[in-house]
Amino acid sequence: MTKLSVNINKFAVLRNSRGGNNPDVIKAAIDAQRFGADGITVHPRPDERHIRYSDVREIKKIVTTEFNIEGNCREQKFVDLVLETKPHQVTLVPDALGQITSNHGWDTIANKEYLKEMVGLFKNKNIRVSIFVDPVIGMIEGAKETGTDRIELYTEGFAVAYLKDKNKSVERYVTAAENAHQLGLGINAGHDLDLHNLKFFRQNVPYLDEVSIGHALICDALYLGFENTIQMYKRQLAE
Ligand SMILES: CC(=O)[C@@H](O)[C@H](O)COP(=O)(O)O
Ligand SMILES: NCC(=O)COP(=O)(O)O
Repeated sequence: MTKLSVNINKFAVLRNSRGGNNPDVIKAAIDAQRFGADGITVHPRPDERHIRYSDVREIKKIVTTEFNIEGNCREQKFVDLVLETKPHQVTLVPDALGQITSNHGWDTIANKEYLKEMVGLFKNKNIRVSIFVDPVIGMIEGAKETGTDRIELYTEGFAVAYLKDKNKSVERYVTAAENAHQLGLGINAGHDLDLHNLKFFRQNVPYLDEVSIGHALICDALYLGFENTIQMYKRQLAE
């Protein structure tokens, strides 16, 4: 069964807009798990415009499912935070400073030696490592050579293409997942997955261990309620 990790960054965006503690991101993490999430994802960024480094430390204390921290390991502050909090999984994402949201995967060939070093650092602390990649065979083969446990397929391209041609939108992801599985890598996916495209993605892309979903899920929760929304996303993964 593909796991649903709920990304709670957007709770922090709302909280930060007023400077108080409403909504409470710790409560959001506790509730997400109570409502059926299989994991909690956070993606701290250097400007702390949503999840703050201090939030991550607090969330670690209450996670009873699986904790996934995503971010750019070129930031020493991020590396230190992950080594300190020891989540179940770290997802390495090659964001540029000030980027609005993640928009590309790693070039695992150009950065192979660097990624090898990072993967080793986290794996030595028993933290599972996932590398964010585009659905490109060369990048997946490169990821394998870094020693990573998993890849996370960057799905924005799928989400955009899905609106025009469902069958074509998923082709590269199917090939990528088959390739990754053959190489012995676990497979995660995320970015712009939503209630419309998730079921199709899950039914077509094989060997999917986990999806992490934030933006669309939190938007849906405004209309449908957080508990109901998490259950709806879970059903898309089960059907
Ligand atoms: C790696 C990825 O696709 C997500 O972590 C996404 O970037 C969420 O980050 P934001 O909440 O800052 O958009
Ligand atoms: N890894 C993807 C993630 O955590 C959430 O991405 P999105 O659903 O906010 O686009």
